[in-house]
Amino acid sequence: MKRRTMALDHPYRQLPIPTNAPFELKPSPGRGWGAFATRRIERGALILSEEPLFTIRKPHAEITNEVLLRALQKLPASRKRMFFLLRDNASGAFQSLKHAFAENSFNMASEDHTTGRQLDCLHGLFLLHSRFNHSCSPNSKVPVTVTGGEITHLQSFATRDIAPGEEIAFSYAADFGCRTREERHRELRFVCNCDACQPGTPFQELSDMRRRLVRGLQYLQTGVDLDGRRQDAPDRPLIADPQLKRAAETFRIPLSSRFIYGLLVMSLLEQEGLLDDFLAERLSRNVWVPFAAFETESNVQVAKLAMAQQDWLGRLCVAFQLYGRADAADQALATLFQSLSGR
Ligand SMILES: C[S@@+](CC[C@H](N)C(=O)[O-])C[C@H]1O[C@@H](n2cnc3c(N)ncnc32)[C@H](O)[C@@H]1O
Repeated sequence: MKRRTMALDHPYRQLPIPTNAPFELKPSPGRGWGAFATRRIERGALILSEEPLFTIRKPHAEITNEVLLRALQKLPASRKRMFFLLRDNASGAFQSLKHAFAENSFNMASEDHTTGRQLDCLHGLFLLHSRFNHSCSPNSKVPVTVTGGEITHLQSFATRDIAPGEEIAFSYAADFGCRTREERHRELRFVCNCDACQPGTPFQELSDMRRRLVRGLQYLQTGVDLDGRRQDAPDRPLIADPQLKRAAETFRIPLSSRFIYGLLVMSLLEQEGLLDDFLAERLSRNVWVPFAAFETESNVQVAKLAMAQQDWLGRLCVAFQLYGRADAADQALATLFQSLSGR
């Protein structure tokens, strides 16, 4: 009874949820409060479009308590009051303004279209999007990458159909599809209790294996690890075969292998439940580019047959015939990649 009263009086009840929003805020066992669907939300549907309470145009390291205090002082009283409704995982007050901002802000920086480099440092405090919990098997996404222009709103979308009553959660990091449970928890600094994180379950073990494989495959495709560097961890190498690793780093991976690696990544992410429409659009380039580059006629025919299949696993199964086959475009492509990378 006491718990129920506490929930009814909770400051989060005063947060300004749009009237037509498909979610409500309420306690989420083991995760403070969270957002829960109040009706069925279809894959691809917009969940929330939100303006920041305020923004700070500085690198993260320079956002101090003083900087935040000055920003808050400029806010009208009603908006300032909103900020002080925030609680550390729905319970006590935050230790500092800095901590409150870190837990409730999103990077809003836009990117250069060609280099992918961030154009500026812009962080926004979002009262509602920050109430959504994290999941390593999410059902929604906040695609923050905007090329050119400035981001004025943060938007979240359903990445699969969400049932009424289901918690809506997105992944707090973009590269978790390539990270094992242990690596994810180290980065999150809390122990996530989603399906992919339940220790000792067959799904969790398989999930770790799939995500490690995806990371290795992306190394073979790009010649670098997630941090943009070559990996040198002899105790736990991503690519155990030194010759293969060297081939990746010098862009000598044959076209047929590139095509298969691209398809394998799509299939693994699909089986992991992570292949949402945003990710599929981005990663399918790693399939379509090798597909378009084949020059040897017999390879072109198999690749066409593969891509005519219904799903990624079907395409992969057909494409496997190409494994180990050379293509007339191999040498020219290696030279092109080498010159583009400067390696
Ligand atoms: C941005 S807040 C999310 C909303 C928060 N639960 C609240 O009540 O305000 C992030 C914090 O929520 C908790 N959290 C989020 N996702 C979680 C998860 N999957 N498992 C456990 N705790 C989680 C962690 O304490 C994390 O630091």
